[in-house]
Amino acid sequence: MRLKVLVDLPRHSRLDPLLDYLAPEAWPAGTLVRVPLGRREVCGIVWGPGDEAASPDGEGAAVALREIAQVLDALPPLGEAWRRLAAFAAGYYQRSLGEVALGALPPDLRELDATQLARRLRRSDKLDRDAAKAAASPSADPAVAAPLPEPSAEQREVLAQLAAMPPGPVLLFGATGSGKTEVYLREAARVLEAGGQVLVLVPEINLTPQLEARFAARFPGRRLVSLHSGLTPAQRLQGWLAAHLGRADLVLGTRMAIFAPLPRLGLIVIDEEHDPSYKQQEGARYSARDLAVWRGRSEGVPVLLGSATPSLESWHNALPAAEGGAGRYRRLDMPARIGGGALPRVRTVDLARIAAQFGKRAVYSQPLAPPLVDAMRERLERGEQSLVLLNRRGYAPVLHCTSCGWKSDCAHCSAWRVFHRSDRTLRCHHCGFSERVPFACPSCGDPDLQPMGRGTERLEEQIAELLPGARIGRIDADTTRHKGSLESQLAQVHDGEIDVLVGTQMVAKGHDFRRMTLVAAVQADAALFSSDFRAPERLFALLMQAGGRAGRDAELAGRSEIWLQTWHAAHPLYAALRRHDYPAFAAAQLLERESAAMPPYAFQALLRAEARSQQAACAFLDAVSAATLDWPEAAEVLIFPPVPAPIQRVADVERAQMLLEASSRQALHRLLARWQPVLAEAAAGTGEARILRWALDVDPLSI
Ligand SMILES: Nc1ncnc2c1ncn2[C@@H]1O[C@H](COP(=O)(O)OP(=O)(O)OP(=O)(O)O)[C@@H](O)[C@H]1O
Ligand SMILES: [Zn+2]
Repeated sequence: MRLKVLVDLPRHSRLDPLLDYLAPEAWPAGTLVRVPLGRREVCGIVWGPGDEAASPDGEGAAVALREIAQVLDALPPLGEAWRRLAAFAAGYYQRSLGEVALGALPPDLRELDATQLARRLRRSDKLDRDAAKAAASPSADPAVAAPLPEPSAEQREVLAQLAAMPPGPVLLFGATGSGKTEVYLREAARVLEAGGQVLVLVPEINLTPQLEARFAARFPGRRLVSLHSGLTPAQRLQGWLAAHLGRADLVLGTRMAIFAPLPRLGLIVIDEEHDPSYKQQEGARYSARDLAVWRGRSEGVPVLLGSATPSLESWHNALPAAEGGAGRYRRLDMPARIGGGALPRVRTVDLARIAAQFGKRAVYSQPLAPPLVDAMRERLERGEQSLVLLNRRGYAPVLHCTSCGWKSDCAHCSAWRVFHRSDRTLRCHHCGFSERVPFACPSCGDPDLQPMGRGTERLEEQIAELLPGARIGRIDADTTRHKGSLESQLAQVHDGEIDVLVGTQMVAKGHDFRRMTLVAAVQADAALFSSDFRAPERLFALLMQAGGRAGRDAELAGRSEIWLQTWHAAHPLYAALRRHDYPAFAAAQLLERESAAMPPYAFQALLRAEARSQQAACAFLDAVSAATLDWPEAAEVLIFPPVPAPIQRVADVERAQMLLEASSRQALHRLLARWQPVLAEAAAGTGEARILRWALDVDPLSI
């Protein structure tokens, strides 16, 4: 008989990834198999019965049907719900089903044959038995686990509401430190009790160990696995198998975990749902948050989205129709911090006033205004910590020549190379091109090369001058390159070995710094005037999150402060921030978005193209646009003219992009559904005009 088998074909193959194969019996859909494909043998998934009716002399009959080589039936088939999710994701994000479904399997699994799989499963059985034994051992007796905290009034109210609600997406809007995690734990307990599996997504791998520890401590008898890209392939396979076989009760992971097969799924939690890292930025550019909502609906399971600063999309979805929202999610609020701690006071340093008072040099040559330095010195004297945020690593973003004006541009990108003082290199953060800093200007020979602007390295150095005696630490992508270095640096902060921590946004998320009573953002203004319409939203979230690091100790909360240095002290974003008023900020932003017809009031897709020349990239986009314009499907879609990408050239490749916008998701998708052949055709130029790569990004986060 014939079976349809899903395989992962090369990207631009014109073949349907669902191929017919011969099989001696009707293996159920979702069964893993190995099939011959060309001269290789690859992993495939049985997707359903084959085309028995296909006439022997019809299309494709020229190729004799081949037989399924091996059936990996030691593994239970991937369930219907999982297959639906993969199919939806492929359709929605416009990728091939084979790529999405097979790409969602652990890479190691795709390589195994039936014998290896059987061996692997035996080993996995043993590991699972050991884990179960360890969980049941007296030292892990739930009776000796820490006593549960009594829920706060707000938590009680939220839990009661959740219990009374039909399953569906719920936005848990809770201030930083309001005890959202405790709500997740209680909801998880309820679901585990009823025999369900719980999926918890976090934005970053760095945050998984903390959360894992909390869940493990709360559910000592339960099997918990994590799924993220930091695992070895063997660990990833082991965790995936535990999820799929229904042995794992809790699955904790980053965005990739949204594709974990969970036969008893009972709850999905998305922590910090606003975080941009839920969106995959290559290949199938899916949003794990959006897929979670879809998966919850599809499987009739509640989805809990938590944040102190929800994405405007989620906020809009949770706003009742009567208030102009979409009314798709329920919303539950927890405005108060646990222990009644106050939220940190927000203080803006008006740089214009500082310049008038202390002179312009005080503003341009010093990273921190005098009142901020005083406030940090006070912390130092009291033995408290400060965090200074600057979203730019390196010593200075550009090095320049004082006599001829030469700047450290990258030979391969339309970008500056960043001056890194620690190893005296000029490094391009886009293509990686790196060279020793020249002794003299490459253009005129003058040895006086000067840094322009400031990155974290320089900030660290300048703070050391401003606060003599302070122990200063720095955490950014450069200091945490080696495995384990982030952990050890964070431990130093926790152990009080550091007085001032300088860092990029990677330190602003999730960490619980007990002695930190001051957070300062030294260059926040750029986001106010960015061409990226989401920049203010991200800035607000970053500052609230960072502020959430301060004063988590209720005792210290009273003197916790967020400091902002700005030239625009009266800006409404800062005004809302001073009041910790996310709803007001969101309302203002939504009003702007609505009048400009931008998301969440419009739906977008971005077509990116890469070619040897900008002209070729744009010609491709123009050709696609011209071929599409008179389609009925294009009537409700605005197709913008192609433009160079924000960073036009990276690693000698020119990049351009074209935006599509529609007022309804359906209208946009009707067009996209017909688009692929047009794209493939337009891309098939030759020579200079050949497109190197193109990619479609549905619901892009940055444009
Ligand atoms: N009901 C409670 N009683 C006592 N302590 C609690 C309670 N709920 C939470 N906590 C504690 O309060 C602190 C903050 O709670 P939690 O981490 O759950 O907040 P959160 O809203 O998830 O914070 P954030 O979003 O800032 O990470 C934690 O140390 C937690 O253990
Ligand atoms: Zn470069």
